[in-house]
Amino acid sequence: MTPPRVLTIAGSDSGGGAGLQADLRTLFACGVHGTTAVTAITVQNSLGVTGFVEIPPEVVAAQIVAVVTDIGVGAAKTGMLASAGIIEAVADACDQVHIGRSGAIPFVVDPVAASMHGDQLLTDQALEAVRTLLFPRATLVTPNLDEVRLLTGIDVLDRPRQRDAAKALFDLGPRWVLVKGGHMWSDPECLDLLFDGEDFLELPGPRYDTKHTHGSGDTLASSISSRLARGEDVPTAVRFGKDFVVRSVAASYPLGAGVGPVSPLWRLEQA
Ligand SMILES: Nc1ncnc2c1ncn2[C@@H]1O[C@H](COP(=O)(O)OP(=O)(O)O)[C@@H](O)[C@H]1O
Ligand SMILES: Cc1ncc(COP(=O)(O)O)c(N)n1
Repeated sequence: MTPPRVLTIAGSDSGGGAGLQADLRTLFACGVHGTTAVTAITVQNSLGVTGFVEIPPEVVAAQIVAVVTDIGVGAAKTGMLASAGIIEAVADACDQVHIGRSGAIPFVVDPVAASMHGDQLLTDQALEAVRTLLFPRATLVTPNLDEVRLLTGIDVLDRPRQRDAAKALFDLGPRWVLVKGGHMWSDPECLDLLFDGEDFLELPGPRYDTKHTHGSGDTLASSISSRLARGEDVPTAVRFGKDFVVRSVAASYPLGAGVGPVSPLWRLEQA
């Protein structure tokens, strides 16, 4: 039987820890078929990103239309989008194939702006395109606290500010906001906060004492997307994703001389 399909619109991480490699590993472990629209090829290892080339915007758009019109899609997610030109092309292609709020297909926007080493993965000019073109189309946005600061100017250091940030992000137009708490270093629970414009859902978890968390954001957004593709509602899918990423962090491993990846494959090892 054909499994549900999830499209990831993301960059390649040559080190295999984050980006579309992390997405595909997660989607595989979650039992869905992953398709890709590659946006950029990064030169990356466990020590950081030393460069990238962008895929031409029209080729990114063509990949989206080609896979969705033939293979179909139950949910789509974004990762690294690199430039305003690529974001514009993604927005147009998503409208064309009914991905996002105006269509029927759930759309998870992970507004990746930098790698965990601080290397820029999105131009400054592209932030405005994320705000105006992507957020209003998103079913769910999943920024980390650095991305929250870039997008809203709010510096989240505690839980009350995390709520303020969720409200400011909601005002940019997504249906749901998930403010991730991995970078709230004072919080021993890594609290992720889900907001629908009215109610907050707090998702606490353990904070593991490891530096090997490369790809955690991609793993979270992909595991959530795998459940949205099965028709689950957003809170149910987000609860699944939080549990999934926590277990993936617990299974992370050292790689190279720097930061190692989380491992979504814990799920297969348990099967
Ligand atoms: N050390 C950790 N232990 C457990 N969960 C973590 C840890 N670091 C991050 N997480 C979880 O991984 C997910 C991604 O976290 P975060 O670091 O905030 O985003 P990003 O990976 O995009 O920078 C969130 O659900 C967060 O709570
Ligand atoms: C191609 C690509 N996409 C996304 C990330 C972010 O992942 P992380 O925050 O773990 O560095 C990355 N480093 N590379």
